[in-house]
Amino acid sequence: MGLLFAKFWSLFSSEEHKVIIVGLDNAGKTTILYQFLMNEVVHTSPTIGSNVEEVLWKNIRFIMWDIGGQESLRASWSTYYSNTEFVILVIDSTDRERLSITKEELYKMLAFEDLKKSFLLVYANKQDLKGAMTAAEISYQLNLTSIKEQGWHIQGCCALTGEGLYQGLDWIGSRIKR
Ligand SMILES: Nc1nc2c(ncn2[C@@H]2O[C@H](COP(=O)(O)OP(=O)(O)OP(=O)(O)O)[C@@H](O)[C@H]2O)c(=O)[nH]1
Ligand SMILES: [Mg+2]
Repeated sequence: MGLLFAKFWSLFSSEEHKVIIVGLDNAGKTTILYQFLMNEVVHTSPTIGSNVEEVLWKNIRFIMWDIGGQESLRASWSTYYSNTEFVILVIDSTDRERLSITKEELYKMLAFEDLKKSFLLVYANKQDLKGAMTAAEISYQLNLTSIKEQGWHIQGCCALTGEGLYQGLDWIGSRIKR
């Protein structure tokens, strides 16, 4: 009965949690968003602007913004920051060459006042591919332990199979005060 009520309540509850999904182009952001929405791999093309979807997970209502990661679009990421509770940073774990660019973008982003109280979830995506860096390696390269203001977590995943994605969402769920 309690569970049923919670489910019922969540349908009408207005509490929404804003999530932004950022990362370089080709990281897998749009693939992840639609895995969350439909449990399916959709055919994607590079995102121009953003996609926004409402995702319900364990009675938590998320508004997820998937933002295009191409270089020319990165300057506009900051227009999405206000009221963001969770930042999901998606990384193509095979893209060693551009990890330093991701790192630059990450620290630029974390310096924004609007994100000082946000939580950061890093997805080390494309773990299915040969030569993928591990989550530990990416964590080290990004120097995540130096992040003191925001709570953070890193999770290896594969957006094509969904492996690891829900562990990441579980971490996000655990940060929500209820
Ligand atoms: N092998 C593999 N391919 C993936 C994975 N996740 C995404 N891809 C592929 O990577 C490509 C880019 O995925 P998108 O989701 O469009 O990337 P994006 O981060 O939204 O890119 P932009 O919109 O340009 O910022 C697509 O061909 C996906 O099928 C994964 O875990 N493993
Ligand atoms: Mg996209």
